[in-house]
Amino acid sequence: MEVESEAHCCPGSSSGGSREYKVVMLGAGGVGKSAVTMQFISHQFPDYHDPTIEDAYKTQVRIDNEPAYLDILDTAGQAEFTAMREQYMRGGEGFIICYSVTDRQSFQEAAKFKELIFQVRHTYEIPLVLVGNKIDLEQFRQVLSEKMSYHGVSLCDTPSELWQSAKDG
Ligand SMILES: Nc1nc2c(ncn2[C@@H]2O[C@H](COP(=O)(O)OP(=O)(O)OP(=O)(O)O)[C@@H](O)[C@H]2O)c(=O)[nH]1
Repeated sequence: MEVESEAHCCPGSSSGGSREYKVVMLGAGGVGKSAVTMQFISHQFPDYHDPTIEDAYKTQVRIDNEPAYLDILDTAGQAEFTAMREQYMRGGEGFIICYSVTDRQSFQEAAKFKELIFQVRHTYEIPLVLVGNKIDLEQFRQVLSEKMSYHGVSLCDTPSELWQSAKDG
């Protein structure tokens, strides 16, 4: 997995004294949003594709040495479920946009997601991480790492680094 992060974290709401951050997973169908989410939540990798409509997860983490909750919304990538996207974009405090390095179109769609978030939120100051998934399928790679450099932000390549990067903003 290859990750770029952008912008800075903003304060979340609170739940039982702990800060709560709403994170939304976005990306084209089948790029691995659920797999990335499940690896973080339960350290499991689902090797089947069960198209998501909407799944919500809540997990406790520490951010800046304080207990906090991440509310992770795993959204649908399939085109027939696009109606809810803008609503997710209005509600999210941070976004993880996934694409597959084996699918150039999913990378182009990731860029569109990013632009749409900026449009819907009327600001560029949104915590956002871009994840290039399926890097184990190197022989099928269509998106080169250098392609991502236009974002000018740091890269990391494991799920734990992704989530650490999401926490650090
Ligand atoms: N080889 C490989 N396969 C992966 C990886 N991540 C996900 N997959 C597979 O890709 C398929 C789709 O993964 P999902 O996590 O369901 O994709 P999604 O983006 O949530 O799909 P939608 O809900 O339809 O939008 C599954 O068969 C996964 O096992 C990865 O890093 N490497």
